[in-house]
Amino acid sequence: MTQADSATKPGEAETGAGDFHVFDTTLRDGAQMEGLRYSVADKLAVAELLDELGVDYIEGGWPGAIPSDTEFFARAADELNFKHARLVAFGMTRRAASTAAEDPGFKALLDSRAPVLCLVAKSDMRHVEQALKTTPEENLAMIADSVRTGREHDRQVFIDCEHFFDGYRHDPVYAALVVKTALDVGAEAVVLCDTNGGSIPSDITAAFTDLRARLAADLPPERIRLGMHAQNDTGCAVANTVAAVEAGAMHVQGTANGYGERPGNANLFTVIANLETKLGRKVLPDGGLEKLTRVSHAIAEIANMTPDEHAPYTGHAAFAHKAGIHASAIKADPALYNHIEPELVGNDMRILVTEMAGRASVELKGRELGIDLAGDKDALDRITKRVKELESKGWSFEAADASFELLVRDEVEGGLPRPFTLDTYRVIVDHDPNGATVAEATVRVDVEGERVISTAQGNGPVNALDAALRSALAARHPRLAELTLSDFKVRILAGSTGTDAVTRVLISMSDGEAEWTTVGVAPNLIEASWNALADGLAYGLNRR
Ligand SMILES: CC(=O)SCCNC(=O)CCNC(=O)[C@H](O)C(C)(C)COP(=O)(O)OP(=O)(O)OC[C@H]1O[C@@H](n2cnc3c(N)ncnc32)[C@H](O)[C@@H]1OP(=O)(O)O
Ligand SMILES: CC(=O)C(=O)O
Repeated sequence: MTQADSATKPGEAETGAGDFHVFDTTLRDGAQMEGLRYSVADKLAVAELLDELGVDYIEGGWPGAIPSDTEFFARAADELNFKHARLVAFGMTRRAASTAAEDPGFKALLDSRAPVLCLVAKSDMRHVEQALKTTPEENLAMIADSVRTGREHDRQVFIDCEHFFDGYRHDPVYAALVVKTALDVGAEAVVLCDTNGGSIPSDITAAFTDLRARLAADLPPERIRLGMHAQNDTGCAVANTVAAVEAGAMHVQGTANGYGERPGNANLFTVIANLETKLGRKVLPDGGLEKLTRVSHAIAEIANMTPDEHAPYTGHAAFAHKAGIHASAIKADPALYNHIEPELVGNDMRILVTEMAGRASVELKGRELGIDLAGDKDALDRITKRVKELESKGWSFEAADASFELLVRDEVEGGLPRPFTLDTYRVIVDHDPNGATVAEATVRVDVEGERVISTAQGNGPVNALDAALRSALAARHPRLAELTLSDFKVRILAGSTGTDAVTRVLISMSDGEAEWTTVGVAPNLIEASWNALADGLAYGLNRR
């Protein structure tokens, strides 16, 4: 069954919240972000994730204007089989002094086979005169003709009123007339766009309230169907969208992770979470909200963007607590320092142990790692003191859970079994006359009472050390083959050029099931790397 075949009749879209629409424009307005480029396959994958999340509408792009969007709609019609969402083709109202039926751009929208159209229209008189270079009456005719023609072709039609709020300030009578014209001819909803993103929430509330009062003179309440599309130029896009809903909007537009032109669009995931958890509006189908974090990160991967660690609700740090005082209250009740239960949006609470930690932070972190430290005041004191001392020398445990666990086990259990102990290592880096650089490392380690010497080469000193150590341990510890080095970060902590600066190395490893990070600190890069590497391998070999 294709998208066009599966289309319910205009106005019959089954939404998560009855007559409330969650409209995603990640693949259209979100794709206008600088530095972001989706392939058609990427777009298909993002659309499937958004459908799984449970948004009502997915705007896929502008067929006829952007060749890859034309291809996306052709493939979407054949390949996508949404469970919930409806696919939307974006375009503009017909050109001035023409008809929608004859307009090639409009024809391309119909040819896309998308069951829903979203048409951008001018609602600011200055844009009508200066950008469209037409008359106010012709602009209204362009809107009415375009909506009617879409509906005659059995399409649901939304109108995006570009620059609505600026236009409303300039000429509220005309801006309101644009909205009324579109609603009169059967637009599913008219979306008020803060295109330049210059508004703040009180502007939105005032405009919605005033517009609704104006429209109420001519239209019954159920026909005043308004939506909100906010750009984030004031950093208020989410707040503006929430304000619009509180002022009567029944349709919200936004993008995954707030991607979009300039500073971006309203982050649809933040909007959804706010509507569901703060306003008590269920806007996604059952089970949707808890998919929010996973879908947010999956789309970031496809978009090749680093996920925003600090994004509200979905960021890795959204429920991470560093201050000791916070942890001590969380120990009594997590709700004391969390605005919602993180699990509601598929996220987790984390306790960070750093120099800001107190005993409660250490106890809670221990609990996260499966080590019960409750009631062991001496151990909690010792661990907290050691963490503070080490952090003051440049260690950082907040991103190195495995090093923290090794430290805790060292304090309370005498340490994890060490699969090897280092006797000596030597690293030589050779730069030959052809410009090639080869590193060679030799390690001498004690493995279960036996002294083993091994030499290996690598593309750098740490790579060579890793290879030499693995070769020394391979016979006794075959599981080493499953452990891969997934990340290596170096930070010089004191002095920007001095060779005596302290070096911090973070090494992440994985065994295919889990990933862990260890930290090493030393005046020397190789020594710091060795410390992190040796701890990482020891931790991995002890992991069950
Ligand atoms: C606020 C937003 O983000 S809206 C989305 C914006 N997205 C894009 O623009 C991306 C895709 N755009 C494109 O590929 C091209 O701009 C096209 C294919 C749409 C148009 O390309 P061109 O025909 O070369 O026109 P150009 O881009 O120079 O100018 C836009 C034209 O559309 C007209 N236009 C702008 N908005 C509207 C509208 N709502 N209804 C009708 N015509 C409009 C302009 O007056 C201008 O007309 P002109 O060609 O007579 O000067
Ligand atoms: C339509 C749109 O993207 C805007 O006005 O910002």
